[in-house]
Amino acid sequence: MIHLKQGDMLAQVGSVVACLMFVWAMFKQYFPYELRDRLEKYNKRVFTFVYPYIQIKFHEFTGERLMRSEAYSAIETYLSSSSSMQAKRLKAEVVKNNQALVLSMDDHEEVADEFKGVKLWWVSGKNAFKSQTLSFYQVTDEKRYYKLKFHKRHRDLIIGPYLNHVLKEGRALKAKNRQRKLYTNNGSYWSHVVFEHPATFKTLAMEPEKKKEIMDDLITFSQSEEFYQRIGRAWKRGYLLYGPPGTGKSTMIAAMANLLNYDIYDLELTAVKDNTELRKLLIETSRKSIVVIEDIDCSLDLTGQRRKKKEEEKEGDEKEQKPKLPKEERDSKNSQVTLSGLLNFIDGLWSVCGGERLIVFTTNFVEKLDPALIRKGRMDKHIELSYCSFEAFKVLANNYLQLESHQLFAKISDLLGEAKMTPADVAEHLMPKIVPGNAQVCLESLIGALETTKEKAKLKAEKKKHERRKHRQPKRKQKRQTTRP
Ligand SMILES: Nc1ncnc2c1ncn2[C@@H]1O[C@H](COP(=O)(O)OP(=O)(O)OP(=O)(O)O)[C@@H](O)[C@H]1O
Repeated sequence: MIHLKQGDMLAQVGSVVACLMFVWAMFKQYFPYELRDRLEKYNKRVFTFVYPYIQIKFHEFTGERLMRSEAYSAIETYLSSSSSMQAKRLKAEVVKNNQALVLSMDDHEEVADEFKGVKLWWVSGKNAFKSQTLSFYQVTDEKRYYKLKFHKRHRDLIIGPYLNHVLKEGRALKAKNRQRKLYTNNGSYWSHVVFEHPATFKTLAMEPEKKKEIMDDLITFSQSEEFYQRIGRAWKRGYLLYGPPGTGKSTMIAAMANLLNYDIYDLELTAVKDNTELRKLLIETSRKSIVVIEDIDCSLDLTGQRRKKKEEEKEGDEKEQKPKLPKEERDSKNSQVTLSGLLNFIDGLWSVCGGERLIVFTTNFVEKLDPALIRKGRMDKHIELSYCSFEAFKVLANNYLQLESHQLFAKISDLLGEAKMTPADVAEHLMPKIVPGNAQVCLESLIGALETTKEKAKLKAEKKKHERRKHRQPKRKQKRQTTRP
């Protein structure tokens, strides 16, 4: 009996559906287009009135030139973790030099998310259009999108805070997964290679407190978007790294990039023709970047207009006798990039570009730089990288020889207090050698080098003292002669 009743019901439902389809087909076939359109409009209005959910679509490509939407890509990355947990069909992409896998949900999958106790759903979809071009093969254009669905009573929470949260998290995850690049400029064009420098703050030889202070400063900067926005200043920070060659200036820049996940732009100022080219280069830097100008004292006449004018006058006088300069020097003289141009761009341009940027100047001769260039606000932090201290040596010994302590450390500590040796030179002695008793041999070689350096420094100081005394004696003699009646 029951079986019969169910069968009857199914037959009835089937005939009702068939009837409705027939009516709909007739309606589409014979009703005038305008009337049909109007009816569909009212139909949708009734539907949205009864349906309590709001839907927002984010298309993959937007704009007239169909650029890939940044929001779509941020959403895709944001949803990757919930997709890998919830979706049954996934898409995989390999990033970071084939080392990391990013999963996203395949078309027509749905995942749920929760924000401040409110549940919402993301659906991935695509529209397929037949291409208008004539082709033997059927060509279809596919336009993908994400659709966000939530109850209308949460409209304010979702449209404001939730979507901001999704975009921010998505961008941050994307930045973490992306491969960083090292850019160098050839004139006004950047070319890049993948940045894979292994230096980190852990391997940087430096006193621990100083290292911590720099790391804290960098991390605070990278988390201060709202602060910079509130005070109305560009989100940028300037670092001046100074010290003798081989003390780790370039190594520190690599460690900064690895800590913050930034790209590096190594700006060769002598190759930039004028301020227009400089502006173009600076505008093209990515949102998370370190712009480096190495050996700023040699790059250009960055000491500004005052000295430039004097030099021009002098040049006029000497023009006839001057021998031809080597090419690099000529380039730097031909470049019309000025100190004021550079400073104006750094100060002004990035205020409108958005993004977080560090600008790092390095020099071996800090005293040569114009105070205007390095004043606080332009170069916010001045960091001296100096000769190797015992604390710095311990980092190198751990890096190179995996040694925490050794009986020779005490002697090395004393010698480092008396002899000046750069971390680069110390590191050279700690390079592994193919002999038995490796660590001992390395440390003894370092001790030998430190003793030689100490002796040389002592001899040099004595020689200097002697020369000074010699220089003073004739003066005194002269004085005695002039004062004698
Ligand atoms: N503080 C340091 N910590 C770890 N390694 C260092 C340090 N200083 C120098 N080195 C080692 O010495 C090499 C040269 O250092 P680096 O190029 O960073 O010096 P620099 O100060 O930038 O020199 P320059 O002024 O000549 O450019 C590096 O490859 C690195 O291995």
